[in-house]
Amino acid sequence: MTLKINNITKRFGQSVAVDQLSLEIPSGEMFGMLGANGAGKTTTFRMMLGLLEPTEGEMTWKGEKIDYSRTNVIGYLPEERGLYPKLKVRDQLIYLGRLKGMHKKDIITEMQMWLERFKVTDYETKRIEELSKGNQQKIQFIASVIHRPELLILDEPFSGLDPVNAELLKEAVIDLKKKGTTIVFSSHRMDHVEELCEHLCILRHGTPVVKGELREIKRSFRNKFIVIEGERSFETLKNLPGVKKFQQKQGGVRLQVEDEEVAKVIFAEVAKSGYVRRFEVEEPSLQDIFIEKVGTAYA
Ligand SMILES: Nc1ncnc2c1ncn2[C@@H]1O[C@H](COP(=O)(O)OP(=O)(O)OP(=O)(O)O)[C@@H](O)[C@H]1O
Repeated sequence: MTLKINNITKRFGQSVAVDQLSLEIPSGEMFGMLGANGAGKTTTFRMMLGLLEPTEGEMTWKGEKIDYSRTNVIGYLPEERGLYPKLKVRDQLIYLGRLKGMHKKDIITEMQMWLERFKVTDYETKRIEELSKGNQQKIQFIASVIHRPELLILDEPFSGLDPVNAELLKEAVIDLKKKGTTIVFSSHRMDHVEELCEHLCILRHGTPVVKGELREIKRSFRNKFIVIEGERSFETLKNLPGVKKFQQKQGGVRLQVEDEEVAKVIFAEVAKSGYVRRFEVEEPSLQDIFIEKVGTAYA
């Protein structure tokens, strides 16, 4: 285990932003940090970076307490983008790379590799303010990885990117992981988290309500979602005991039930009234799990 978060609490005055959080993030893993707005993700990241001091508890990276002097091994893409609008892309990246202790020659080599990869080589001599929001985002990402950090923290990396660029960034992140980088990222896009992470944590009011391996988490929610399709109304199922949610969908309904026993009763009930095109107990999506645990619908 490389990143260890040990019973961390962060208070701002009377309010608790992070509440006794413990996590272990294995080396070379991609870890998803989820939670509603204000759940404590950014505060946790800032403590990981040594930018904020926990009120209680500590975090260690490879067995050593994290402090700001160790940030050369850490890369950070902040949620509030922090580039200097008037600086040219090249000067900006050289400046930030120098702060990480790199030689100018190496910065330029890395920068050109990344600009090419993101299909923005023309922007090297443009000022940041001349770039679209999505392209600024790519430059900010390059700034966070230019020094080849061991631990990469990405706060909402996909926000503001169109689908093609989100895909480019996703591939870049997967490649970095393959090369051994430990990556922690937050996202409100459940599909991205589902695609990229083996482990994750869902925070609610600074406390994890779900944490662990994605596969295991999904397993523990199994047998709870049923899709039924057919040319008739399924309204009567709505009031059966154990049905927690009833949603109309294209060609049928999707139900959330308490457990597999309820699923069996529903199956018998549906079969009584004749033919259906589809009856399936579905694996829950991360979106389903998030909504159940956090109680807020997400886009
Ligand atoms: N510097 C600060 N001073 C006071 N309160 C703060 C400070 N930073 C964060 N908070 C509070 O801590 C809580 C957690 O905020 P945080 O930014 O960590 O949430 P988040 O999960 O990153 O949310 P979002 O998804 O909206 O980015 C919020 O209630 C916020 O108002």
